[in-house]
Amino acid sequence: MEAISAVLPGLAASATGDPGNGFPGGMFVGNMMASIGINPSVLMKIGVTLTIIASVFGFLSNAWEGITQISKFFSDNLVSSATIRSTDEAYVYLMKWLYNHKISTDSRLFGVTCRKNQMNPNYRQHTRWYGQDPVEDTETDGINILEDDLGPRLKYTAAPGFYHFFYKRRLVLMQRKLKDDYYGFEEPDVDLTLFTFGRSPLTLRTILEEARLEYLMEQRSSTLLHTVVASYPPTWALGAPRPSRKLDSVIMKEADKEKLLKDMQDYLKPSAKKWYHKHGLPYRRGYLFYGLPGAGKTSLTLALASELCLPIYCLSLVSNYMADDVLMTLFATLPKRCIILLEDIDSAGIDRQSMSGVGIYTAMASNNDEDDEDDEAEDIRKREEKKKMASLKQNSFVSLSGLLNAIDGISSHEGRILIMTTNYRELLDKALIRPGRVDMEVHFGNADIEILEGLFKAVYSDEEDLPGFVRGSEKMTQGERKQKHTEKLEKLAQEFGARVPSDKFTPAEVQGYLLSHKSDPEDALDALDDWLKSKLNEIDLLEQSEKKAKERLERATEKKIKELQKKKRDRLKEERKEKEEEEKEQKEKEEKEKEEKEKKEKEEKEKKAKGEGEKKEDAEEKGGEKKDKENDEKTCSEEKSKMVNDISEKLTNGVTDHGSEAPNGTAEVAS
Ligand SMILES: Nc1ncnc2c1ncn2[C@@H]1O[C@H](COP(=O)(O)OP(=O)(O)OP(=O)(O)O)[C@@H](O)[C@H]1O
Repeated sequence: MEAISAVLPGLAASATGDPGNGFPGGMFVGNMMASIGINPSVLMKIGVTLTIIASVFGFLSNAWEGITQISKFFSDNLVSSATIRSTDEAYVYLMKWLYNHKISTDSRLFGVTCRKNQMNPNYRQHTRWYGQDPVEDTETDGINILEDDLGPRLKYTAAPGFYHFFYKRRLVLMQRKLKDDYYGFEEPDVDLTLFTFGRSPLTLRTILEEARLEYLMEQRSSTLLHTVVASYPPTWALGAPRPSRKLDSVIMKEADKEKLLKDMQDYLKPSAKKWYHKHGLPYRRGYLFYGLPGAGKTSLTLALASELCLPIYCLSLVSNYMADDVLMTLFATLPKRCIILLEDIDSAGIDRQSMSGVGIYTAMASNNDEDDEDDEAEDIRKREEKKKMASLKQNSFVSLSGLLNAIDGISSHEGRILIMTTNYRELLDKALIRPGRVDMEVHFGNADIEILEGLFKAVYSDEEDLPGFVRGSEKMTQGERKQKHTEKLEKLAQEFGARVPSDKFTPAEVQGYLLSHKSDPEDALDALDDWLKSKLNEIDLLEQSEKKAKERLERATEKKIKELQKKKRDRLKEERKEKEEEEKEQKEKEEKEKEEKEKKEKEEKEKKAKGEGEKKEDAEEKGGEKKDKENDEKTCSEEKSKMVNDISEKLTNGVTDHGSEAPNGTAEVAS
């Protein structure tokens, strides 16, 4: 209080009830406060407390700044760190490493998931929302290793926060942080940062390299499958690794398989790239797998990817987010060596005519045939067939030119293997499958005898799955057992191949049947007749209904052809009639014109003739006059000369008339 009194003597004096000793006006303020019921000493205490608090805060904030500076100095100079973003594949390596080393599960902070299959992009998004990681938890064919009889078990993984663990006796700190610039309508990114003490990044590098190697080595026994996540923009996302599929497990003509594998191996040789470039060729290779559904196109792709240790990037053109620019970006972000799989390429409905990107089939289905006057029966048949297909197809926002650009445009990556699959090769545009885009085609059909036997042997190849198959095997060595197993299996496979009609069933159908007897090959042969009977019956019914549908289609097509032909005939008839009428009119017109001309000519002739006659008459008249005149003149001159003669005679003879004297008489004649 003394200290306060020293600072504010007036107020202090008033607080102590000594109004006379304060600062000027202090007593007045004290009295005022007292008059409105405020105790100045209480106010004083509050003021003092606030001052102390403010001083403490000021001190602390300075101290915090100091700590921040120290920690910055510390982290800049004494700590190494590595940050990995969840969009990077390295993030998956690290999370897998953490999971394998049980680091995240020991933590106090954990997230919970009962994820079964992270292949589903929506699921990935969902789990990431809660800070979960794409840690693989599937074993074979999507069977969850953490599943019990009731369903998937819970699994614990690290949630966002700070963790620590020891790696080779060194303390490593780990921070998992959701990115700040997350607006809620997109998938949140996670930054994962590792710290170690000391300036050397060696420990962190070792961890990351170990994680990468561990992951990739593990993946050697599986196939990495990337699919497109419908994020904005759509990007590639690594799905749950698929167990490797052995090439032997795909049953097809051995020669075809070997040829294909060799072609791919040659292409992937390091020297191949140079060769392509030396010859001015883009370093790309494309394959078309076409044929019946369930004949092994996808299986072969998976097996080839396992054999060649290549990741698969699987793309469907039929999705509402897929468009030309998206496709281009996805192709441009492919790694250097991979298989890009375009499945069911026909289902996108891409055709030359759909350059706009709208499905050709829909366009064709709505096409008005009234306008189409092409009476080529074959063309119509093809169109009808395509129209029938249209009902099965979906629209695609990808245009043919967009697809072609993505496949081999300038921005398209070199070094990749493109595999396109289709069930309807005949519906594909020729530009899409021309050499250079598709370098090799492989046909997949129904199972022939070779495939039937192969499928049988493949299903029952492992003698451990069939304990009682070789009789008396208990007394045999493993080698003997194996040999007996192979011999017996070979025989049964031949019998199976001989009994099942060739080219009637797809490999998938045959495999399906064999799997329903997977523990007993002999049983499979015993029940074969029944299966064949029901299956052939099914096929018969199907064929019949297909035949009927085909006949209906043919009848409709014939009808349409006839209608169009009749239409054309009628039109031709009409045209001919019109032409004839035109010709007739023309003829009449010409005749009329001719007549008129003739008439005119005649008239002219007549006129001319008439004119000439008149002229002649005139001339004649003129000639007569002239003659008359000449005659007159002649007569006159004759008379004149006669008179002259008479007069000269008279003069000569001296005979004169009384009444007329010679000069007068001469004068008269002359007049
Ligand atoms: N040639 C084959 N060898 C071994 N298994 C096969 C063969 N063909 C089909 N299968 C089996 O049949 C199933 C379907 O095969 P797959 O998916 O490879 O056929 P697909 O031709 O790609 O069919 P779709 O055209 O419908 O995609 C798989 O389980 C596969 O193991």
